Amino acid sequence: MNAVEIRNLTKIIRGKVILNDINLELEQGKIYGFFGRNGSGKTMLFRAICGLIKPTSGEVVVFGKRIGIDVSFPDSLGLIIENVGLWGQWTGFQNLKFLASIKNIINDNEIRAAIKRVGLDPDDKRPYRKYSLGMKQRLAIAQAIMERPQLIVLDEPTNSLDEEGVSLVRKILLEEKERGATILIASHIKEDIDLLCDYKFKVDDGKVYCVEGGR
Ligand SMILES: Nc1ncnc2c1ncn2[C@@H]1O[C@H](COP(=O)(O)OP(=O)(O)OP(=O)(O)O)[C@@H](O)[C@H]1O
Repeated sequence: MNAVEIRNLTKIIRGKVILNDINLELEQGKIYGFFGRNGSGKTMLFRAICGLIKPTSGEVVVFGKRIGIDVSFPDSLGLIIENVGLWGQWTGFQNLKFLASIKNIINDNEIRAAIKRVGLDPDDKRPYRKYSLGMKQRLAIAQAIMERPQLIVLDEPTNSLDEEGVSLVRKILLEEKERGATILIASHIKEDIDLLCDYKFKVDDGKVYCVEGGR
């Protein structure tokens, strides 16, 4: 079974075509990179895959389930799209513990391990609002991977990270792929796409073109 199948996906907002008849089949256990200029539709495509917007026409199927019909959101999803909804007054651990309580499939030790894995301290008592941008990004990565989701969707995963953070996150994503996760990345950083991705897609004016693949 494919991880993601997109059939004739179109999104029109106030008369403007944002996603234009997209068809894609993404197999499991690969990393897919999406690049393209600002406003080309990468985030909107990811939103549609995650069930955060309703297509004007067409459908998105994730692990055999139609999004918005069989399920509202993909069952097993780790996600970073724009601002991750974390609470400024809580510590990193408290934030992730709250998010983990929604599904209740991982315990405190697993949450702590995810925080350590991104190079943060699970015992850090500072509230999230005092974190630097890079620390916030690391925590966002930790929340996206902590439940070992089958599908990981990341908009600009290495934003704000220092050099060590960039290498660490790349290493983590390759490990997640080894575990069997399917990973979608949108990035303006050519190296992220070149070093990580098995398949590369260019997004241009709401259309998606496969430019390289099959590594
Ligand atoms: N909430 C919205 N309402 C109307 N139009 C929107 C909305 N969000 C995005 N758009 C439009 O959809 C188009 C695609 O935007 P999208 O955010 O998907 O681009 P992107 O490729 O992710 O860009 P970037 O590289 O800047 O992140 C743009 O024309 C944008 O103006």
